[in-house]
Amino acid sequence: MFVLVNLKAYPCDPIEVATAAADVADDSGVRVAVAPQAAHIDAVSETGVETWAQHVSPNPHGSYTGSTLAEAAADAGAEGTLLNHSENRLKLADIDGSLEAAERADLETIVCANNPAQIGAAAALGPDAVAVEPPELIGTGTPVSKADPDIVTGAVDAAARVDGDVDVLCGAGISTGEDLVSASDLGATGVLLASGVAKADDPRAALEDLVEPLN
Ligand SMILES: O=C(CO)COP(=O)(O)O
Repeated sequence: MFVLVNLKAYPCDPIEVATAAADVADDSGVRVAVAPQAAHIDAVSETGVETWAQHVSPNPHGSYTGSTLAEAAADAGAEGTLLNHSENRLKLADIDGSLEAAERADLETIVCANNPAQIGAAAALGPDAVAVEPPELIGTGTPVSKADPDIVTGAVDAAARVDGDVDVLCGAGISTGEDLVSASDLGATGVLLASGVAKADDPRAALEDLVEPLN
């Protein structure tokens, strides 16, 4: 299972989370990555943890003030990027453009979507993976795998119908090892989570608990 921790714009210490995630990945053998704010990619990747961008722009080098260039994210140490998170929705043409930009910069890609129909559309654009995250469950602590398991199995089916090579992650309310096992049982190959780690009093303990059933 792939565990991707999205730090969003939470007021956590990205280096504390990244260091804990790197140690937990080393100790458990589970693939754990962290997606910090763009300005923290460099410092987070210095910890040795697999580092992802939260978004990259479709733009190439040029006069594009305020853009997050895929090449700049990669130069800073990012190995992949999320796209179209429900808190940063993109137009279809921009998802496509950002996927091209990510490919140019050799970044792995996950396109987020709300439901199985959108997952099918996202998979058709050719990302490495898609992630289904029902917005109404994000940040609630109620895991999608328990509250709406059909949305996960529906997403797995929708992606497989379009492209059997596209991995499917799920997210929203995931915080425990039990949630991770349920997600895997539903056919997801990874989870995307945020508040369960970024808002935890002890992010290291939260990460250890998460991967515990996989050891
Ligand atoms: O949006 C998410 C990850 O990208 C999920 O957020 P929570 O884990 O806080 O529900």
